[in-house]
Amino acid sequence: MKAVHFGAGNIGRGFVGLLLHEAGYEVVFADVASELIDQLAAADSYQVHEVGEQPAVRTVDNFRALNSGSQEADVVAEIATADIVTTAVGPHILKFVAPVIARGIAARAAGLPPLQVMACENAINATDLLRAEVEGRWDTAVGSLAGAAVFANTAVDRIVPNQAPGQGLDVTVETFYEWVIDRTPFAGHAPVIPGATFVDELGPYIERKLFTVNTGHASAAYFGFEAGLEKISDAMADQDVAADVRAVLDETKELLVAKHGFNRDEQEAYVQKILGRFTNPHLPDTVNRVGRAPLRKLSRNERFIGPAAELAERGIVPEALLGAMAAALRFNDPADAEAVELGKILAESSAEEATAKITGLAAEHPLFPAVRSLVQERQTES
Ligand SMILES: NC(=O)C1=CN([C@@H]2O[C@H](COP(=O)(O)OP(=O)(O)OC[C@H]3O[C@@H](n4cnc5c(N)ncnc54)[C@H](O)[C@@H]3O)[C@@H](O)[C@H]2O)C=CC1
Ligand SMILES: O=P(O)(O)OC[C@H]1O[C@](O)(CO)[C@@H](O)[C@@H]1O
Repeated sequence: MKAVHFGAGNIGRGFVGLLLHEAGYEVVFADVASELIDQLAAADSYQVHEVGEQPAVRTVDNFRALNSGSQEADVVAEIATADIVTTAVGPHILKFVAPVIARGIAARAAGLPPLQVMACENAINATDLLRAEVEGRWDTAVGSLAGAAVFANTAVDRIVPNQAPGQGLDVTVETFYEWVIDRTPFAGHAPVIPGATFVDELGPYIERKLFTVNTGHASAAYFGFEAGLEKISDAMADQDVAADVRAVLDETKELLVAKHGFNRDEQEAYVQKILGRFTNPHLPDTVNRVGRAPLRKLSRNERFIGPAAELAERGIVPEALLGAMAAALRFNDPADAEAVELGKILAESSAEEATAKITGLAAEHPLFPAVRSLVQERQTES
């Protein structure tokens, strides 16, 4: 069995690649980072260090590595004979990997089972985004895409910080992980991946994960950054930051319980578990990494505006989420391209225009005036 995995970064090596390896797949990593690919191609194995309660070390071997920029034809040939293609490149990069995936699918011999494609990104229905990009490049003369590939949405959850320099290919990760995959597109032929959970209705799981883990984590990052703290575990040790994060998760809990019918006690236990993960002192994670890409995180269907908009539509003012968004607007990390772009938008646009650009909210939306006030407040500070 063979899997081609795009993105040999933190999640690629420390989570998806590991689980595919443990499921018995030979993994072919495809990435555009030449140095990383050269290192992987020259290595026989690397280790995943799980830190926290019950630490463990897992070894990944039986992999190969290709540069998807300079060795595109080789990647196409690998996809043509693979069972699975996965990605962990970032949602905004999916459009760049789609053409090579489309070519790989088109090159598959007739009679092969459909390629199983799963995007493992922090975004709602990322695989649908990838499929749309592949469809846009599909040559219908080759045949039906639906007959050649199956696309399944997934939710991936494991905190994998940036790795310390000098650690080589080894990855330090938290012990917890959850990979939830929509079973329905596989029509009874879902892959066997022992570490993954297959469900019939993925939507509520994705939202629960994004609006709890990612909303909470990003809130800790932005409140922590505002408080001048560097590590996420230090941010969570600060009583004010911890209380602000908790208040945010109380609001998303209300939404998730009301919208999806999650049991209130089970959701509370989920929140507690996640808050515990954020405080893991063994994980060298920073507010800068977790707060990265603030424009993506403040976009319409993402972890802040997504739940806040739905609460506002239900007549609830999401005070705590608005507080987190105010902190996000102050995330002015000069090393983060999106934070720099955010600063430019705030400096060069009216409050009305900046609110629309940053959040994608329509001016008539009930949340719009509250966010515009935050934007205005931020603009008067600068
Ligand atoms: N790190 C984490 O804790 C988690 C991350 N995620 C999601 O996983 C995805 C990847 O995140 P990380 O692994 O943290 O990022 P990362 O930056 O460590 O890895 C991304 C990799 O994609 C590669 N890449 C960029 N453009 C490419 C292209 N055109 N073709 C092939 N490879 C390309 C990069 O060179 C890099 O090695 C993101 O969607 C993120 O939201 C999800 C859950 C947890
Ligand atoms: O690219 P993003 O959305 O910041 O993804 C990384 C986030 O995902 C998480 O792993 C949560 O699943 C956090 O570690 C981190 O904040």
